Amino acid sequence: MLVRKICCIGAGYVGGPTMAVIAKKNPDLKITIVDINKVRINAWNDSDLSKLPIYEPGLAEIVDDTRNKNLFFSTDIDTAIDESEMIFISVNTPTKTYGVGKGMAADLKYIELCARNIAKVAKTDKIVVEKSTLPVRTAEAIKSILHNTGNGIDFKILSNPEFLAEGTAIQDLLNPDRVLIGGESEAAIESLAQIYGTWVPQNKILRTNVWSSELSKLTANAFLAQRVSSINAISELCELTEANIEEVSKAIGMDSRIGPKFLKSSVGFGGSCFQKDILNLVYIARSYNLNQVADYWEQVVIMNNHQKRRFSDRLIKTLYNTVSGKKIGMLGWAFKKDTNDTRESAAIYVADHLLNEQAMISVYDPKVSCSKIQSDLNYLGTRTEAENYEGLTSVDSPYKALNEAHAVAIMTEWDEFKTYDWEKIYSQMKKPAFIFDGRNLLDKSKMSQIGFEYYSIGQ
Ligand SMILES: NC(=O)c1ccc[n+]([C@@H]2O[C@H](COP(=O)([O-])OP(=O)(O)OC[C@H]3O[C@@H](n4cnc5c(N)ncnc54)[C@H](O)[C@@H]3O)[C@@H](O)[C@H]2O)c1
Ligand SMILES: O=c1ccn([C@@H]2O[C@H](COP(=O)(O)OP(=O)(O)O[C@H]3O[C@H](CO)[C@@H](O)[C@H](O)[C@H]3O)[C@@H](O)[C@H]2O)c(=O)[nH]1
Repeated sequence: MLVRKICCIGAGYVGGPTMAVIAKKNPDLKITIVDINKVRINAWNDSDLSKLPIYEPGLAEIVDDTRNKNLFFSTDIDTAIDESEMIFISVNTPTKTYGVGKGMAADLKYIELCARNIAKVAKTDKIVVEKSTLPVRTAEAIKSILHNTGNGIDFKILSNPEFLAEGTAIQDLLNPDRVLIGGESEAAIESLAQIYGTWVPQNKILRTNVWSSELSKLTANAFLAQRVSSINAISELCELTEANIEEVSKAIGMDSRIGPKFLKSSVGFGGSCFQKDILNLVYIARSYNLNQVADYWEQVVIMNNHQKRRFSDRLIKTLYNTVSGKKIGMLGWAFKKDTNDTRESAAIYVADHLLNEQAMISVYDPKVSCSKIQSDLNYLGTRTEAENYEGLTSVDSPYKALNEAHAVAIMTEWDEFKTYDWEKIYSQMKKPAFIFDGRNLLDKSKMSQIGFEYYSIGQ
């Protein structure tokens, strides 16, 4: 099928960057990204590129190159569906917060709404591409909705999960390890492969059946998160044995069967995907009565929760068992560097725990707004908005966050944190001045020389 016009439903962290790169590499395609969220679409259309809703290195330049040429952002969903031959569904699939599967299963209501909308509007044959991360066999449900509620036209369904990581999304999209396309229709698969083929070598475009494609996405995230939980589990042992987690990581990573990536011990993984996708995998396994399989993968999340908790426990214990009324300066709120995304960030849970102990927290993050920080805390529902506001302030300078603080907690590995004047910070902090480096970012011996009591992970 010849594809000239593409629509992507969902202008989020995946839909935006992915379509921007496809548009850049396929100037003859017209791509419209649509969303129900007007504020988000307006931000994507803002002439001031610093106001784009998503911060990703290199994204603004590509949007600037393509926007209103062959890349468009709109809230007119029906028109975009109607005129496109290929429709990507890239909406959110969060963990369910109600009903059966609450706290575990993926909430597919947004996916179903999209499928029903496509069925209602479409008057010509379409290729529908699952870009969102979905439980294995979701394509079956989408197919059923499209064919039972549509206007008798033909829909081909493909699974094309996205593997980009935030903070490096553009590089990941430009040089993917692989592109995965699952489907039944060879013609539909080739139509999509051709679009990626304008910049991705064909041998990196993997064709599979739909179910393998859907399940590979959940599996990839489970394996990646498992590595982080595995190294974090060893970090706790290091702290008690004088082994050093950085040295252990290096030593095991040099084994080519293990490999060096994703062995960085931390305060715990965050982000919108790892926990959600593993819980979903656990839920699916349980639904097939595979209880041992479910328990095995659930342990990855249990270990991650333990890692976040023990970071704040250690901080409290070291500060003479109380942080009540003490100022804790937090550097970083995003779940990793080079993104403004805070979903499931370890910082949120550490802050919440410290607030329970009546700490006074001051946060600085280079890319996360004060209102976002407050709303992340409010979302937990642990205390009233007024109480959160009283206990936690966010400021526009690291020096303000750390002035008169009893301790620094480094939550995100932003490069700029390494460049600060740490002697000045030391002189302005209460003594003894503690650093709890949740990312092993700073130079331990330099910090100790300045006078800090420096605690890192797994050392
Ligand atoms: N964030 C990542 O790095 C990443 C990477 C790979 C895969 N994924 C997966 O991709 C999917 C999207 O993730 P995201 O981070 O881009 O989410 P997001 O929340 O940033 O964006 C989703 C967008 O979809 C819109 N939307 C929801 N329902 C809609 C509807 N019916 N019609 C039109 N728009 C609708 C929302 O308003 C939102 O703007 C998820 O399944 C996620 O698991 C995410
Ligand atoms: O060695 C490591 C690597 C990562 N992390 C943490 O793990 C989380 C996730 O990091 P990362 O995977 O780099 O970012 P995401 O954007 O969440 O990307 C993951 O989730 C996406 C959504 O499904 C997938 O597309 C990507 O392939 C997958 O890497 C972050 O909090 C990191 O700080 C560590 O603590 N140590």
